[in-house]
Amino acid sequence: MFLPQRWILQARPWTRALSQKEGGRFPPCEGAMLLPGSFNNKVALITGGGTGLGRAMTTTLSSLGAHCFIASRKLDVLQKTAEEISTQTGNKVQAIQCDVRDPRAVAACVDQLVELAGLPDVIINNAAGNFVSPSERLSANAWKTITDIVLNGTAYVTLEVGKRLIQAGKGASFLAITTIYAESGSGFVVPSAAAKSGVETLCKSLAAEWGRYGMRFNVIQPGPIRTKGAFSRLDPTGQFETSMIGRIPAGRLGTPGEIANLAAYLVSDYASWVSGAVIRMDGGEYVSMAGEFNALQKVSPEQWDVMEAMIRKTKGSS
Ligand SMILES: CCC/C=C/C=C/C(=O)SCCNC(=O)CCNC(=O)[C@H](O)C(C)(C)COP(=O)(O)OP(=O)(O)OC[C@H]1O[C@@H](n2cnc3c(N)ncnc32)[C@H](O)[C@@H]1OP(=O)(O)O
Ligand SMILES: NC(=O)C1=CN([C@@H]2O[C@H](COP(=O)(O)OP(=O)(O)OC[C@H]3O[C@@H](n4cnc5c(N)ncnc54)[C@H](OP(=O)(O)O)[C@@H]3O)[C@@H](O)[C@H]2O)C=CC1
Repeated sequence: MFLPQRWILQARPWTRALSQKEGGRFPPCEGAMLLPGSFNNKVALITGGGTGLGRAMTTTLSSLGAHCFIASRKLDVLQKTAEEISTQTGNKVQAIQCDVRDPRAVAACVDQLVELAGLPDVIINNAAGNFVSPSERLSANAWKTITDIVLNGTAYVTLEVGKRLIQAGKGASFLAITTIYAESGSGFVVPSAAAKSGVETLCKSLAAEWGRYGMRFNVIQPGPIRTKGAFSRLDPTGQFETSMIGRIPAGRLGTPGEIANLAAYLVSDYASWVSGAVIRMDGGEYVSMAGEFNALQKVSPEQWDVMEAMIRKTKGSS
């Protein structure tokens, strides 16, 4: 006897994912976690720091005393963010226009940063480009655009800053933001998945090679977090969000402030023994998608009674 298919497939009230408004099962706690002044006298460069997660990480580092530089293509957006964060935290935040796909622009950006504040102590490779698309619809330029921003951009920034740090005999902490599908791969975001995997390999490799120069490299893999930049390109109709929340055991999306606290820890001196680490922060989404039997959480207690009786009745295997 087989269980009716609808038993397994229908979502039940007891498995309903709590909305973000309801706080999920684990409400977010977003205030800066480290001690005040943890980044006093530290200089931080955050690519893509004008919006979304980059903005949140900049706000946290700045509130902890860092002198932050945010770099991306849109100078007006960067300047507005820099001013707002600086007003909020009382610390300097400066904007530098830079398209990370262009190694000369990256060199000019680092020149400007060094001129204004010296070599950075913290470098966060956060800038990214992405959109969902069936791979058969991608042009060569679409592939190049995403991989240039994500993988080459990260490499240009890392090499430009890293070489200068080596020459100056100064250490630093690097952090890259990838995502959970850098590990699993994912259809419909293939250029991003391939490039993010490359970023992780770059970081792990340099953690091994450049540790001797006092440089640390770590990676955060966030799960879904509602930002305009990401969700407008990954969930344009808004229909995907509910199913995303449904498979996150914590019952909600992540928040930028949560990523910012982990980022601040990883680039801080408290994490000086952490290097080459890739840390997933996704409310449990990755493991919930991976386990073949996880869908059984939709089975009700009454249905379990029936299933258990059936299983117990089975004797032997032939
Ligand atoms: C949910 C959990 C996991 C989540 C992971 C999230 C990962 C993220 O990375 S979210 C970050 C999202 N943020 C951004 O993407 C911000 C920056 N993005 C952009 O600026 C643009 O979206 C773009 C990446 C396209 C870059 O803009 P740019 O002006 O430089 O490029 P375009 O000239 O517009 O396009 C370049 C080629 O790509 C083709 N293309 C653009 N959009 C699409 C699309 N939706 N589908 C297919 N192809 C697309 C475009 O046609 C160009 O190719 P070609 O026509 O051959 O010249
Ligand atoms: N939100 C989410 O659910 C998740 C996000 N992530 C990762 O988090 C990071 C931040 O994403 P999020 O904040 O959501 O999205 P945003 O779109 O807000 O952030 C992307 C940033 O990258 C900058 N950028 C894009 N292209 C370039 C370029 N060529 N040169 C320099 N800067 C560029 C953009 O600024 P500008 O347009 O001014 O250039 C923007 O500030 C990304 O690495 C993303 O992959 C990972 C997992 C989940």
